[in-house]
Amino acid sequence: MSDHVLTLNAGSSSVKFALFAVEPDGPLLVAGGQAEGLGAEPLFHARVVGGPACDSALASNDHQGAINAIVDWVDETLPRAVIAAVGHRVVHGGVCYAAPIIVDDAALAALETLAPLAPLHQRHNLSGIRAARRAFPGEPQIACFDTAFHRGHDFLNEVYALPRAFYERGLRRFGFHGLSYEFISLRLRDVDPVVAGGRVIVAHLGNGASICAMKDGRSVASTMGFSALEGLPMGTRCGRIDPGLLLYLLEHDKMSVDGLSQLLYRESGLLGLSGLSQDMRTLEASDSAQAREAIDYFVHHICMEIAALAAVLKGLDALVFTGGIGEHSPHVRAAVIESLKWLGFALDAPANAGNAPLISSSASRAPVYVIATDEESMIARHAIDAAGLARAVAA
Ligand SMILES: Nc1ncnc2c1ncn2[C@@H]1O[C@H](COP(=O)(O)OP(=O)(O)O)[C@@H](O)[C@H]1O
Ligand SMILES: CC(=O)OP(=O)(O)O
Ligand SMILES: [Mg+2]
Repeated sequence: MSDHVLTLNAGSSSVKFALFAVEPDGPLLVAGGQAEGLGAEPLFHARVVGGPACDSALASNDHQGAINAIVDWVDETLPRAVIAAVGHRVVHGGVCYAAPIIVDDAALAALETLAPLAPLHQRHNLSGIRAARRAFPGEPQIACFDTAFHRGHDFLNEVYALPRAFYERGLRRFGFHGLSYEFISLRLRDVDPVVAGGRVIVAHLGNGASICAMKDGRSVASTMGFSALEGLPMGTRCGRIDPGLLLYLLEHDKMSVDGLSQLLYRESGLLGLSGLSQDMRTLEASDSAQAREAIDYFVHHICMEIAALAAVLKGLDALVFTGGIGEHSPHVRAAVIESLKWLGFALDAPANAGNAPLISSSASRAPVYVIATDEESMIARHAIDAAGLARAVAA
């Protein structure tokens, strides 16, 4: 049997995984799933491609337990699959890491120092690496960074207007969701090769949400900055906010730093505004006026940021929606396109209602695409390259 690559995408309450066979023309998905509800009621879902779903409760509630369950399931279900490398999504690579790396102790220690910059993600990503090292002690663990795709930004799109020494210290804009944007950039070459070489705005709208401006397939600017808090409002994160308000909460309300972090990362965004849920499906199904206002605020800021990024690109040749909301919410997409009519966009309503790949009408000045992202396959491609498995399979 050919070599396999396991990919792990450890979030705050879930670990998504996928298993790919290393084939001569790239990774081939064999199985995938996730352990979710960690810390609460943990559940495990997995399936082999083309096979029945396997759903079960998880005995253990933490990330180590989730990874053990994933490894056990792969062992039992696909006993002949040889795991030759494990690829990990690591949200923050800081200034040092602009490409995937094979993780060693020194790199793990360096990545640990970035944990405060991504409190919802980084320490879970790193505990995934530690758990996978224990499960596959001889195999390379490859860290693939969300920040890496954005590391070519020019100074104006990377700097904050603080004294220069802060920039030199690494306190600058990074941008996230880079594995998703990299996948979309490559996919767009097949979908629309002409546009792929132009000025494209990609809206990754999931539980975390950001927008990326691309020129010739490369990231030029992102709505996310130093941390994954900036830019759009998200499931539980506030997005763009006046730093003066934060000073006020610290000074006047005597809020603790932990309390402020909890407020900004976990209690704000769609959840905070609606008072109901962080989940777009729940908000769309609700009759509550606050749920509607939360969706309107989300759409309003998507439109503001798209216009700002169009100014950065000095024009716009295509718009792409991706992420759970971008791929599945006709309501959000229609509201965005309706508000951006002045940019020349026109919607094909039936295509949009059916989540079709092209949702703009022939009257649209530029195409609007819906493209399903696949961070897992991007991680697998990087892991195969970094571990030298492509050469092995070609030999
Ligand atoms: N059919 C749908 N309609 C509207 N929103 C959806 C739909 N399916 C998924 N979503 C939304 O997508 C979001 C999750 O996106 P996803 O990209 O999976 O997030 P993450 O990877 O950050 O956990 C949730 O808000 C969810 O409600
Ligand atoms: C960086 C980030 O926000 O990631 P996610 O969307 O997975 O929360
Ligand atoms: Mg995501």
